[in-house]
Amino acid sequence: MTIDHFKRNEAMPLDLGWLNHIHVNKAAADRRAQSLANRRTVKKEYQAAWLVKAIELIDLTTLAGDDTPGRVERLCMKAMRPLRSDLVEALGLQDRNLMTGAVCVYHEMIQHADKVLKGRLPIAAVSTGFPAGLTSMETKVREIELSVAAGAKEIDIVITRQHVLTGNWQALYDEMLAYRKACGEAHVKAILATGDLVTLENVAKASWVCMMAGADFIKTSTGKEGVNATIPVSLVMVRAIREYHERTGFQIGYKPAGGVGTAKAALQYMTVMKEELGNEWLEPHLFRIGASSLLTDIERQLEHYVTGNYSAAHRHAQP
Ligand SMILES: O=C[C@H](O)COP(=O)(O)O
Repeated sequence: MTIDHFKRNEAMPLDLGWLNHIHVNKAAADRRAQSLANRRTVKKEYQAAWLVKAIELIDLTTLAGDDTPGRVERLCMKAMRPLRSDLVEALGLQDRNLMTGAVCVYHEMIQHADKVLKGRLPIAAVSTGFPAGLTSMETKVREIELSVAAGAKEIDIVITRQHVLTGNWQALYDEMLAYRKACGEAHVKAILATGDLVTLENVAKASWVCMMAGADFIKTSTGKEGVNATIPVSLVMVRAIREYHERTGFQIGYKPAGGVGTAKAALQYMTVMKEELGNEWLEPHLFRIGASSLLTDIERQLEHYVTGNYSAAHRHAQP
């Protein structure tokens, strides 16, 4: 299923009663995360297939102050041809049209990405004063509108962390609702910046409020917080997604982002999705991994699978 043919989450009224039932058992989440980390996620023979799948789940990202049109164009070319042609051939993937899930850039880079991608892959733009989200509401809404007009099909907004830290759920709901409205047809991912939210209970509550206000995806991090995506945080967020689905029938996507740089980590996040939400959530319309360097490691691991040897990371084209 493509993201365009999918029944989107509809905003519902803020129901604070739903938040009151939330209690997170941190020790249990940590234990479960540890058990996932300690075991082999997928058996060797399936690993290559999972890694190919992982490529299709990546939001290939560059979000640096020194981004240039040239860097973004190279990133987009890599997103459209993520594996070297000898590996594509050795893995028998010639007919698969393998591409990443999307590319993710700053607003100013949308036009440069668009020149290369020409609509073949979605462009996700970070927005609303990314990464801190502390510009005026008027500016943040306008930023979304400009990015949608420039061709972004997905908007990654950052929430205002103080709304969570002060328990002002109404303010969080109102801003998320306004962002969803400004996005129009573009899908909206709500970045919770979980590393700033102090407790797992806050992470769970922020997830619920953003989903009630119409978020299509909930996303962990900007990649700029001190702590970015982690497995315990992911367990809390995907369980909120599961319960929201049970209550409303809407399927919300999940995007861990920030610091997911190895094939092994990608396989762990995929295992979380499969075990907590089922195979349906292993598709790009419901799962993305936001990452700048993950693709390089996956390509390296697939080269090892094909040839039995590792080459140095610098020999693989960096996006
Ligand atoms: O949303 C994606 C992140 O900003 C990428 O973070 P990363 O550079 O740690 O992979």
